[in-house]
Amino acid sequence: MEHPTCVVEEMKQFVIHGAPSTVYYIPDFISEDEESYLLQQVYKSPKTKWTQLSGRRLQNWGGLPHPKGMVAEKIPDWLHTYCEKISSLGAFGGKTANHVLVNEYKQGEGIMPHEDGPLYHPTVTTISLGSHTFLDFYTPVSSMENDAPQTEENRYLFSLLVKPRSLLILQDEMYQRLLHGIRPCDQDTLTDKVVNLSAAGAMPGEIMTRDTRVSLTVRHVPKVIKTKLFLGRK
Ligand SMILES: O=C(O)CCC(=O)C(=O)O
Ligand SMILES: [Fe+2]
Repeated sequence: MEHPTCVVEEMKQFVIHGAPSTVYYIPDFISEDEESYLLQQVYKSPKTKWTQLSGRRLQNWGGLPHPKGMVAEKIPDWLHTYCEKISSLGAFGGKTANHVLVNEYKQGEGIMPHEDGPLYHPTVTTISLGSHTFLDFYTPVSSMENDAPQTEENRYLFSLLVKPRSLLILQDEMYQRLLHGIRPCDQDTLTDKVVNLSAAGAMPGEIMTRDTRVSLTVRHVPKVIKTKLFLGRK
């Protein structure tokens, strides 16, 4: 394995400087062939792997994160390859990702602003398939002045354009402090609120129409247990 600091050095070129620390955006992290293959695998999974939520559906791989520890389940090879590839960039402080969430958003679907929380190592990495989206960032409610109405609009800070085949890595303040979400809309207009325009090879003013997007959210759950028996105990 490469020395971690070498990897960190190489990663510097992918840092987005217009955002709080730390955002890495790697365009074309995977090829079109890999993208098709991954989509094929996602849609080949048993119907029972899907959980339908309002505004998206998802597949959970690796186990269900739990405060007492995750009962680890084997991650299929087609996902494990990418867990290793991303982990080898040093994304999880030397640990290997052991959890993947597959989210599917049809055009016009999204996810409410949220934090990913303390059950994961504080780094979230995302491979996008099939379509771009805008990932929007918000200040947490508690950090706002009391006299300002705490609407979503007021708390909105900026967006990242995530293109298909890209890898996005969020850590530090981007993970620990800010909330992220995807607005349920059909189209996005590229403005100066999109802080990675040039890294994503996009032009301000451009309008982009969304299609179905599948994202692979690859994370590391530090607390893993061998058996479910302990989950019931106080
Ligand atoms: O689809 C995405 O890129 C975001 C997914 C997400 O935020 C999550 O699953 O926690
Ligand atoms: Fe999230």
